[in-house]
Amino acid sequence: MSETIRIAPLTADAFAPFGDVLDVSGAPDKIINQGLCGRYHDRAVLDFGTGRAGISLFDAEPRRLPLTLEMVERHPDGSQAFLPMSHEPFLVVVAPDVNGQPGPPRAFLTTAGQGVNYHRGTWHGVLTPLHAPGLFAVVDRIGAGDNLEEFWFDRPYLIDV
Ligand SMILES: NC(=O)N[C@@H](O)C(=O)O
Ligand code: NI
Repeated sequence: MSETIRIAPLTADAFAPFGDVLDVSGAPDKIINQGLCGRYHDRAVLDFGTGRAGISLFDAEPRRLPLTLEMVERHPDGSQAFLPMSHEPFLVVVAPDVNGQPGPPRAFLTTAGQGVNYHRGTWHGVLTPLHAPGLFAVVDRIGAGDNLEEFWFDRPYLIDV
């Protein structure tokens, strides 16, 4: 019998151990462009180690809930940010590291327009849109090596509302 992980709303506080929430909540840090634009300045901890920053586009298939979570992964050499290019919420799954393996996963639902930046080495589920288009800009490390560690659960979890 799989354990069910319940999806919670994404908040910056709850996500802080895993990464940064990118959104335009609250007042902007700067007003620019002759007063016509709010700049939410420098809102993520980016880390690319010995590599460099790259921007890629992901076109991902939407998933249905309940989701079977068979694995999580992490990028030991760099952070990874997912910035939606649609106005649809998506599913974010992370897990704490416990002696080099993922602990109990946590699932969050973004609000429309929110993005996330996984800090370097954070265990996370792969990109999981819940609505089409699953179109995202991804800022992560370009460099030598796989920069990928996968962990497959003996007993997959179910993720649901
Ligand atoms: N593999 C890849 O580029 N994407 C994953 O890292 C992911 O988190 O979706
Ligand atoms: Ni990843």
